[in-house]
Amino acid sequence: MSPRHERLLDAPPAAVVARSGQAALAVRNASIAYGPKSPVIVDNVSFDVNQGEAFILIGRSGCGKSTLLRSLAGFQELRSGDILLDGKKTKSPGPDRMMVFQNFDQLLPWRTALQNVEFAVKKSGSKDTTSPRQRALDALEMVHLSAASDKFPSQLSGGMQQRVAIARALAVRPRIVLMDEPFGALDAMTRASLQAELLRLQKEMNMTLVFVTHSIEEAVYLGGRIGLMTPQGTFEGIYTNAFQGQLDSPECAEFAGELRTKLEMSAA
Ligand SMILES: Nc1ncnc2c1ncn2[C@@H]1O[C@H](COP(=O)(O)OP(=O)(O)OP(=O)(O)O)[C@@H](O)[C@H]1O
Repeated sequence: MSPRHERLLDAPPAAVVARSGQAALAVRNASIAYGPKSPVIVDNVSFDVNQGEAFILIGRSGCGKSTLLRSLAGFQELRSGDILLDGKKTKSPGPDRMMVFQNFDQLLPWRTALQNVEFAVKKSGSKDTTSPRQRALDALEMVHLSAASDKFPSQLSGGMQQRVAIARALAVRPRIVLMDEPFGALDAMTRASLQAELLRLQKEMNMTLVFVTHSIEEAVYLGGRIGLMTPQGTFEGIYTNAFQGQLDSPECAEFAGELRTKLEMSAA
């Protein structure tokens, strides 16, 4: 393991030490609505995400994937139910969950790539012995952006900006990384290379990840398990994916085809 990995991994926050058998994230009977009299968007869902697991939320547009993710981040209150991090109920945002969004304007435009990442580490209140600057440098190196660390967001391509956002999430060393279609606005080639990079990082860092996407191919490439949501805001099913990291085997294509059929039927 390289020194930068060790620095980013060797002193996990106390909360990382989950009791054996306990999910990193547990969602229990969660329902979400945008207001007391508004219709329910996410309806009584329960699932666990284990340490080091990549859990994908997929479903038709408007089925509530982003709403659910925002609740996991603490940005959106539950109408009922609970969200537990390492067994503890959580309601508000915190540095234990870092979010990466789709839009390229999530970085502070007046700060360089390095300053953006360093600022997030400082803001997280980390008391780690490795300095925020070193952690930011390590994280940028992990996403192959060391050479661009002094550039401002406006000087970076969309793919590079998303890499900075990922570096920022990693540098804070959250308990869980939450991603809302982070590659949705990228061209196909950049998207494919960032998917491969994310999968590498997810494995290397034993990252616990919840990732929202529209794309079945992306879900099958990245996901350890895939939660398929219905337009009613429930789960049609949660599927274990034996093809993580694969792209084009016939079995993988068959599995993706089955998911596509389920997705289409769930919307019928
Ligand atoms: N702030 C809000 N206030 C009221 N309703 C909202 C709000 N945000 C989202 N909604 C509604 O909640 C429902 C679910 O939206 P959400 O963005 O969670 O779906 P999604 O599955 O992520 O969709 P997409 O894949 O298109 O991003 C939609 O009907 C949407 O109009």
